[in-house]
Amino acid sequence: MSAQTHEGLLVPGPCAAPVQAPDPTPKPQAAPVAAEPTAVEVEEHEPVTVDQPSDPASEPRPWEMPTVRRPVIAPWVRDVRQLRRATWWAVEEALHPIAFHAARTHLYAGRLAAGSPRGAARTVRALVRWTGDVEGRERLQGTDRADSPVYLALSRQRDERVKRRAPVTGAALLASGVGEGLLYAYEPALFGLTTTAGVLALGAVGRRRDRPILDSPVTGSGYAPKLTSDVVERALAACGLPATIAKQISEKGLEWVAPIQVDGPGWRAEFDLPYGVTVAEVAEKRDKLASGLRRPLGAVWPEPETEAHPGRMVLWVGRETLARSKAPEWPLLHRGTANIFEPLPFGFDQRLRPVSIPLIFDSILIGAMPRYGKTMALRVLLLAAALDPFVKLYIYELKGTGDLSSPGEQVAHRYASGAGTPALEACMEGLREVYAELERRSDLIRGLPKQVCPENKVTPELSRRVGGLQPLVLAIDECQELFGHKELKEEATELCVAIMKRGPAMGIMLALATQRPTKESLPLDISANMGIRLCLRVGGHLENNMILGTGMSARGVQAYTFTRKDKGVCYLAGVEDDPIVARGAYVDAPAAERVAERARALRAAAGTLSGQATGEMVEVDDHSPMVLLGHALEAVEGEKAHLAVLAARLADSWPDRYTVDGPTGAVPWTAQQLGAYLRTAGVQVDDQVWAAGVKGRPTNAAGVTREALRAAVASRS
Ligand SMILES: Nc1ncnc2c1ncn2[C@@H]1O[C@H](COP(=O)(O)OP(=O)(O)OP(=O)(O)O)[C@@H](O)[C@H]1O
Repeated sequence: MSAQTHEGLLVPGPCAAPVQAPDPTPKPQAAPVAAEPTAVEVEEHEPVTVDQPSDPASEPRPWEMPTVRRPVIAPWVRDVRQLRRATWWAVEEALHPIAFHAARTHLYAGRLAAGSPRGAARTVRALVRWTGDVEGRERLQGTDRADSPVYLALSRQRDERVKRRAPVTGAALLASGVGEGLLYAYEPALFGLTTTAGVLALGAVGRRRDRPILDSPVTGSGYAPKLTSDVVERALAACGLPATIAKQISEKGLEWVAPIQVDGPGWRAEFDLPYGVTVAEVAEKRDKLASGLRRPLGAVWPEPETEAHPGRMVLWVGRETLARSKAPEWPLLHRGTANIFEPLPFGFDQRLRPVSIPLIFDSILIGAMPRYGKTMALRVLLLAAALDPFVKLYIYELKGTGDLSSPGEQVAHRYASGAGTPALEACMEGLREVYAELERRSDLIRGLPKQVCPENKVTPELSRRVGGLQPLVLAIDECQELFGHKELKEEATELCVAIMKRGPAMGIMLALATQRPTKESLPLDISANMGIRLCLRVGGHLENNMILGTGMSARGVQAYTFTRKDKGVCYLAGVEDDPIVARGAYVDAPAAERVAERARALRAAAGTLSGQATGEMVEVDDHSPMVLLGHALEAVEGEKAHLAVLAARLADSWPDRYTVDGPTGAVPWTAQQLGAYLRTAGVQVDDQVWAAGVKGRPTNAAGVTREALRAAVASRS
């Protein structure tokens, strides 16, 4: 059998026994000998059909097949808020044009009256043309008289028409004249009415094409024409897909999965793209698609229906852009509490469906150009977290405008706002404190019995039952100030990376917001490890991918396509399978203050107010690493010391500074914790140092030498 490929057949591959092609040249015939058994048997390969006949027994039964049932009642109908909006929209849509035109009837009447002389002239001209059969005359003039039979026939036909039409016109004019005269004499009201109607009718006849009588009840840009399959197909064919695909779409159309329907404040179209085309390819060309649909960019949202296949697209086209749509109220604005173990209400999507962010066990990075809503987005999240009375908040706002003072001042365990060194130092102190908390929690969780903590992570029950395991959110606004700081950046990066990586399982979450998402201002280690990413308007694809993740702009997730009006509008990645578009709820400063007061009352009732919120003053050292080094030099007693021994001595001498809360009271820092602090302060920590152990006997363990401490001080000063 030859090795060439047959369609629909499987042929032997390279591993199959080689088969010799028959040699066309005749061989000399040898004398017949007895056939000897050959050592190699050539295996015959029957072709195997690729499409096997179907075996009904092995086919899944209809009830075993996964089917996606479309909801009996559309989801937006079940959502009371959306239903209310949709109903209101339909009523407005019907009543607005009626009211609009009713209010302008006098204007329209004036326009018609003004156009009536032109209309009268046009009517007279049309009547004269018809009665005198001007068309027939023109045809007659275009005929060669030499062609006399045709000429004669046309001439006769015209004469007959004129003879027939002249009495009709005369009678009609006479009748209307007499009629009007009689009405004038006997029914003046009816005469007025018919004369007005006549004038208006003449005005309609005399209207100019460039000046419509009726005004448009909607302005051009805001008018959203109904979305139809023709419009969608035309736009897709023109959006820059390969020519063959575009041709296929315009000739054969799309495969529609469901009829186009009103969905919230817009239309929803669901269809399959041609074979091999993915939604990402179309999303990448969203601007061209919007041009094809003749809609603003902010109103056109193609999304994949991931549960079906990558080519199934849900195209949602809004009546207006997301930035212009009327924002629903933040659900926690006036009442309610939150639970950090559930998604926190954040805002709404293009279809005005609520969007929540599951912050627990994750960290969030917020990035944007200045003045596009980073702080607002962070504030909404922090307010939601504050409404869970068990969440401990560390809030640092490094811009210095006090935008996070609510909830910072009312409920945060630690809060600082400022653009200078004190706020930065406070932030560093907070990071160190949370890092220490990390160490303490890991010891605490490790020490808990398996029945209490089977998964070795904080659960809602544990966080409420075991003291010191309450969820903790550390938020830093304008974090570029920290990561761009010459002296602090290394330590800050190290602490943040550790918190991001190890914190979530222990209920510690990090929220960072930056207006400068560059390599210098946002270390790669941090941007790469963020679970949730929220990107408002940015300048270009580099910043876009820095915040949302590599390759996002190529997938059509392009926050740089947001316009100047898109304040608070963002791409949100890490919340659902695919990035979604959302607009954060807008909670202004007075409203934020009221929510924060509510959160404070909740905490007071639950007995969870702590730290600065209770009036505790936090001492911030200007040069904390230097303070640590000085203390360590005092405590080292000799030339070298184990970290565990040093930690115990530091805790003895400065208990407020070098202890953390444990289940049985304050405990010293662990050796690992102290090691991490000393390393970030520039001290060389050795794994094996021969010195007296905790019990006094000399052993080998991790420690530092006096010389290493002195060297670190020297390099810092
Ligand atoms: N969700 C939103 N809805 C409507 N408007 C918003 C929203 N978020 C922000 N804005 C508008 O954008 C302005 C800037 O917001 P914000 O202060 O949060 O921006 P920022 O990115 O933090 O600015 P900066 O870079 O200066 O810190 C707000 O004053 C508000 O007018």
